[in-house]
Amino acid sequence: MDGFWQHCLDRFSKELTPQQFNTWIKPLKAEGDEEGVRLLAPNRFVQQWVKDKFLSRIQQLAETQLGRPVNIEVVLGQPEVRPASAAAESKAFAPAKPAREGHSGLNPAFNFANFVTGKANQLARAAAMQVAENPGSAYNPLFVYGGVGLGKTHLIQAIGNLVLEHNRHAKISYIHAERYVSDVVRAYQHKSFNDFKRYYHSLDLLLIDDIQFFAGKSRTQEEFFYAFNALIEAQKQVIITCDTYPKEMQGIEDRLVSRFGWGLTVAIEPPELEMRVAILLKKAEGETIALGEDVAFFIAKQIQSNVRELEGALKRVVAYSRFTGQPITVDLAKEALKDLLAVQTRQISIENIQKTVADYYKIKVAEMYSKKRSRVVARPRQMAMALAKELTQLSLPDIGDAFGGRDHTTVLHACRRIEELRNQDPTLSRDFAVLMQTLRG
Ligand SMILES: Nc1ncnc2c1ncn2[C@@H]1O[C@H](COP(=O)(O)OP(=O)(O)OP(=O)(O)O)[C@@H](O)[C@H]1O
Repeated sequence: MDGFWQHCLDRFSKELTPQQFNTWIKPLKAEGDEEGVRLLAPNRFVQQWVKDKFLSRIQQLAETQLGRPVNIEVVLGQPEVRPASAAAESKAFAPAKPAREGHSGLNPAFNFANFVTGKANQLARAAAMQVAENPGSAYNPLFVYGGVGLGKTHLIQAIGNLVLEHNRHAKISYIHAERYVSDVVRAYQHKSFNDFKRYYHSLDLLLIDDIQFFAGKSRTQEEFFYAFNALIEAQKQVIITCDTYPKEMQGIEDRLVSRFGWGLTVAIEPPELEMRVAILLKKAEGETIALGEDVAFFIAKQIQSNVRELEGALKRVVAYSRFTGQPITVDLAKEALKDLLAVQTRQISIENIQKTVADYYKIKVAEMYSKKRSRVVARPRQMAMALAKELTQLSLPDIGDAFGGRDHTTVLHACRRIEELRNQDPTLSRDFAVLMQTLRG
């Protein structure tokens, strides 16, 4: 088995450029038995790429080398990581060690400096900063909510890292709610609730991510209730994230829900176009990747739903550029994101936007192109134009054309007006968010 993989490595190192070899083949680990060979890829992207581009060649090499057809699978994972993390798991509630010894669970890559701020997260960031400067006394608990992949984990870890920077001895624990649940289960099995309590109640800062996972788990909720009370009473900071507003949480006891509202509750919204561009530029800068604004705009227009996917798209483009040895241009990005684009264009056409907005405001689709200027139809039309700018690749003149041959300055005016109104008028702001969500599917 080892011999086979070594043979593949040798062959690929000759057949590919060093960059291609290092990016795609070298990170793979091979495991094998009678049944076949499993190649472990470090992430989904490498996994997919290897499957698409190299699997048939690997199969060929295996056949030649072993003299028979071999079943080869490319799967996610790294063999050596598993035992280490399993060991870490079982230590989850060992007596708290000073955080500097690396048991905080914090990832130093998540900090305030690389967290891009915009309208979508301004308040959340300001609150987070306050809490990091005055843990235990500014807002307790801090409850951050928002959709998937919008930066909740990044933001709360940034708080933890800053607190740690100010006080190397602070006892901090960042934990995903699922892990907390399994700690409770283990404490239950081993009858070690005292250790469990001692650990969680002794923290200076508890960061608990995605608390919606507590839903329906009453023993976990009970334990958390005690930990929460003990920490808040001792003026130790608690920070919670969730995918919904506390009152909308399902399956969580009322006494917890009401406590979540004791401090400050802040939302993180999906970022608007310019902020998505800023995030891409920041990520590129962090990794010294030459990314032009035109390419950043192009990618940001494709990926509207969440920042994690935005990052994924950037990684894809960068990998594609490395792989092909070409600079990052809009054309290259188009090629790299081809599959994604196909899905997007199917989903969001300008006709789709016009129809959805017309249905929402209960007006006729024809009003989207009509010359009528009464408020009842003009506002939905402006809304549809603003959504088209946000969600499609069309230029302002193209959008104008699609709305009954209007001038591009009319479209620009519509976009600005909607932007203003979103800041002043909560109903319109909500309409915008609902329509956006509906269109993104
Ligand atoms: N404002 C931002 N600036 C820079 N990077 C961001 C920002 N928002 C999100 N990200 C990045 O997007 C990725 C996803 O963010 P994160 O994991 O914090 O999302 P989340 O809201 O916790 O998601 P989930 O609901 O899945 O737990 C991370 O790599 C994070 O660094």
